[in-house]
Amino acid sequence: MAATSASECVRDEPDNDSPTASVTRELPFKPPMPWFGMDIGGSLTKLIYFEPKDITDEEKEQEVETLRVIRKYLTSNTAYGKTGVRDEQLEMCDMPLGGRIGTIHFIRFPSSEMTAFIELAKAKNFSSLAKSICATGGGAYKFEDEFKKQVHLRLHKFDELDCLIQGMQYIDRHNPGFECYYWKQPNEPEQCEKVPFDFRNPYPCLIVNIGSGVSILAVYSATKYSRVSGTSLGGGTFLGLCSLLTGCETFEEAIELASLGDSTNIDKLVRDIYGGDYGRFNLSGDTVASSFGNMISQERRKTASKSDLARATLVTITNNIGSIARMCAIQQGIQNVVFVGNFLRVNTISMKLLAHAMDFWSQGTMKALFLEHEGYFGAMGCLLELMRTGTDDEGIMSDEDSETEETSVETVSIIPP
Ligand SMILES: Nc1ncnc2c1ncn2[C@@H]1O[C@H](COP(=O)(O)OP(=O)(O)O)[C@@H](O)[C@H]1O
Ligand SMILES: CC(C)(COP(=O)(O)O)[C@@H](O)C(=O)NCCC(=O)O
Repeated sequence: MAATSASECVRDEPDNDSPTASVTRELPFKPPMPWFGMDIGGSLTKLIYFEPKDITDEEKEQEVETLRVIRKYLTSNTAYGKTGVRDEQLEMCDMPLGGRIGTIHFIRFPSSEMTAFIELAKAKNFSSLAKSICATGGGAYKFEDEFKKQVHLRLHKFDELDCLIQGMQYIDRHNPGFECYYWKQPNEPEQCEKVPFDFRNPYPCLIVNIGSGVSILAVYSATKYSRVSGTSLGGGTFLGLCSLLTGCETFEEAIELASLGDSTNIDKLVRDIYGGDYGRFNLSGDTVASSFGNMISQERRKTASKSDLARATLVTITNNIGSIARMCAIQQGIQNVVFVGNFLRVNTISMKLLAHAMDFWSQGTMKALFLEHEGYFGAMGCLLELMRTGTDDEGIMSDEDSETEETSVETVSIIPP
């Protein structure tokens, strides 16, 4: 576990608190279509595409062939090559954006396939439509030169944590009653249920973004937050260790294996050490005393199954994140803790563990919350930034603007952890 220094950011207050406040200060002109937001993360690239549904006949006639081909390619497929996926179940219809109404599509592919994606952009003649594309995440920096050289596209870069917060706000406001939820009785398999949570007044809240690594943000308002901590033991660690220990090839396989396993064969519990509870300090015999602690025995190693190892890896990583999140929430005096990031995708085991841990260790004072579009908020925020700032296609970005666009975010202080 590692803690990094905290930094506080304040964004210009929007003119009003309407659901689309974050995009009310839009450009007087609209950026040319296609409208994309891209978040190039350490493991996955998330691409959000806005498909206009209010196209007039005149627009249809004027629509250039390249644009039509890209629109058709993206919206009529759910798989792209071997590894690209459109998450159809997350699609959002009749969405207002930039004065238009359309469908928002959610697409992802491994960031390791970025070169193939750039090739595809070249093949589809993307650069005839736009000179730049909005991007966030570490890959916006890493792949900047490749985009420029291979496909003559500039990356218009935005900060991933700014984008995350803006994107969360926009998606929740446009998916009310469905986006945010919590797990009721997470420790009772029979009674456990998913319950909608009213997220309209979420602040202050702690956002725990579990991607390849983990960033923890204390968010005080729609426009003010600080990154209070982080840990390198995140989703990438789970998948990396699980692949090493079990030979699994994909995240889905790792989660499937974990769902069949029993971590108590791998971990040493309090009862393995005490023979029961450690009553004086309220530690139940079922509590994990030492993650992977049984693996010091050669005998136990011989009988450890792949599924047990996968489950123990998942439980270890999840509990560590839950524990750091809880300490951050205590330090910040915050009760609502929102867990996001693709580590939680198809991963109810971790969600329920986090829900139980937050509730149990805080004596019911803290609540773990989850969001349906868990891994896509950075990309959504990036698309909103496109609406807010445009690209150099409108001539507002000069050649020198190669640093992250930060017109609305002011770093006001550095707070030690
Ligand atoms: N199809 C997948 N391929 C790889 N990792 C996945 C996949 N689905 C979920 N994950 C998990 O999500 C994590 C990445 O989450 P994400 O929020 O996209 O972060 P990043 O921005 O760092 O790529 C991975 O480390 C892994 O634990
Ligand atoms: C460097 C990152 C912001 C990159 O984001 P990611 O691609 O993991 O979503 C993240 O991995 C992180 O916060 N890592 C933890 C670093 C630390 O605080 O120790």
